[in-house]
Amino acid sequence: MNFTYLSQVEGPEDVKRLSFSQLSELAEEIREYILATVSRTGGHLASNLGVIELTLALHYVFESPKDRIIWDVGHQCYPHKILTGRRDAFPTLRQRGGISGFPKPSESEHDVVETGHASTSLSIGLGLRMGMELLRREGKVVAVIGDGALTGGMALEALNHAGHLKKDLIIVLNDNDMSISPNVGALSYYFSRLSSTSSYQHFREWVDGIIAGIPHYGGRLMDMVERLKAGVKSLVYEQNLFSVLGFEYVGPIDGHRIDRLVQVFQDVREMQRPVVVHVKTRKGKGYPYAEEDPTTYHGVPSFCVDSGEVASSGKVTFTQAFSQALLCEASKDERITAITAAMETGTGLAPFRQAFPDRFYDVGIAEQHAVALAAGLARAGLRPVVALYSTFLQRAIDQVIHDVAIPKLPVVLAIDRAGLVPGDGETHQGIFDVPMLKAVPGMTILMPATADEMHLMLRWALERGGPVALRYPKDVCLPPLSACEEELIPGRGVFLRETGEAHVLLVGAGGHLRELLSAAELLSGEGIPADVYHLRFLKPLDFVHLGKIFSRYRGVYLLEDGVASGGVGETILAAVDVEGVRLVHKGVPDEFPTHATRQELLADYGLDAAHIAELVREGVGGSRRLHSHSA
Ligand SMILES: Cc1ncc(C[n+]2csc(CCOP(=O)(O)OP(=O)(O)O)c2C)c(N)n1
Ligand SMILES: CC(=O)[C@@H](O)[C@H](O)COP(=O)(O)O
Ligand SMILES: [Mg+2]
Repeated sequence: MNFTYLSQVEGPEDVKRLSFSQLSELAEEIREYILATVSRTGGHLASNLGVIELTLALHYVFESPKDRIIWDVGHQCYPHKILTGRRDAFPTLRQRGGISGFPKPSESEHDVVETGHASTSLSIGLGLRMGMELLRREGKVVAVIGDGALTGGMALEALNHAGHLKKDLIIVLNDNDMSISPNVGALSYYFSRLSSTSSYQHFREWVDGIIAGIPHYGGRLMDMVERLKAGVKSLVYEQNLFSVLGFEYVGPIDGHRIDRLVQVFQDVREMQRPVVVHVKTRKGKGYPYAEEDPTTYHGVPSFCVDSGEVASSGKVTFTQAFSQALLCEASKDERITAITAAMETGTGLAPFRQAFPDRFYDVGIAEQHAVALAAGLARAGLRPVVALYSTFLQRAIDQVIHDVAIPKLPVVLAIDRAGLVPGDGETHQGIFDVPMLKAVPGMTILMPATADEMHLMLRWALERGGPVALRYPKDVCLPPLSACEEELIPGRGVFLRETGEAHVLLVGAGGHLRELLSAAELLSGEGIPADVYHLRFLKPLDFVHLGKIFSRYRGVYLLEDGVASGGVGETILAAVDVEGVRLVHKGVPDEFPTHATRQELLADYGLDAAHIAELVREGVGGSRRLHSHSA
């Protein structure tokens, strides 16, 4: 691709040399570059297309890295990466060994913090500001936060604190009326009202002009006039949520007008107090398919730029299986309600919303509230299902313990993206929920392997009456397996492969069993018959039953695509000791898995079929009880 201006931009200082019309052309070149790249690699398209002019204006006015620009969530950092030395590396976006789709200080001094979860920028920005002041460091702090991320409790806690402290913090509210789906809630409604008074800024400038035009008088008369001016200002301006909280408010500004943005940022740069700059942008800007349907193009796999057609394997994913099963159960039991924290499409709840709009709640980016809300609904006699990604459930562990588990409420946690997660990297791995949930008294944890088993387990969970977690990866379901249709017996699993002659048993659960089955196939072809056992339950576990099963083998391999430390293998190792049987445990070691495909990550940690088979081959002669993560 030939880019006139983009080819000249090696770093943010080059942006400052361009005229406004050149910057507009540069914006279009960046748009084309992002579109071409993301259509191939997959990634967060729509948000990035929407912030190109905003990013250019920020780098034009501020001096990164001395000025610290923090991107909330960080999924909209592509233009920033392209402008800060990663233009040529951009085609490696989200690929193993390539650049991350999120800010990463290890990649560039222009990336202030590692992010991926929403609503953290204001707290971190405020802390940074306070630290810089105490250490007398120069520079401004700018936090760019979307209207979706601003619905998160943490962001509101930080606004409360920052407004009170009156620190020199610049908040850029990037308001596009969208979270992943249309933004929801009273705040979202409030932002639309603020935006619809688009004359606010002009009116304000007009009033400023009139007030500035009042001549200065000396002595007491001056005091009176100044007080009058202040009174007029407060009447005109301060009827605004942000100003009530202690912020100067500027906006709404057209987020695609670079000249206007630059002018405003130059003004607020001189302020020494907390300020909110409200910028209106269009998600998906410049790519008609994404403008029309920003939800589909929020986080998108590879797609055809011309037709907009998105790649799909055509196979049933765990998310789809959950979605269909929930729909079916909900049609029979009107107590079933569904809650999402701004992940309606990702968690497969869109069909539920369409079918049962009165029983569906999108609470915004508010996982803690989602779980506590479910506790309230359950207390009222309903059967709430909270569908969350494993990584975002981390936010709500206290609510799971305090509000759901202690009172033993019938809340179902549908935990999607559990296990190793492709593409997004460290911040989005679903590898910590097992240790966290396993430790909670009364919690049941299930892992389906097939679509039918998903349905069976969901029905069982809804009937059970206590807290149940159903966890599954971002993957396609295993094909139908008759063992997975057997009745569920708490603590017990099923054999997916039982040869009657094997000395080796591979033990795992859920979607990861595909690797175990393939490994068994490989080994059998080499004359090492291996059986495969699907735990189904990660909690409770019937240790006596497991002991009896294990005693029939010489080597038992406990395999999981979550953290080994605190994983289910560790629990089994601690409770089951069978004379003469070699027990090996392998999971994700003590590190944060980076961005790569799920298959690459499984291979990295020795959890794919080839490595599992290799582990078994090496097995003879090792120590009897092995923790792979400590080995
Ligand atoms: C704690 C948490 N929950 C959910 C998400 C998933 N998520 C990523 S981006 C996003 C929407 C953010 O909306 P907004 O801040 O307005 O940014 P936009 O995509 O509109 O640019 C959501 C819900 C997340 N990253 N973190
Ligand atoms: C930025 C973010 O947190 C989400 O957009 C996340 O990347 C979605 O992941 P999926 O693409 O797996 O739904
Ligand atoms: Mg938004």
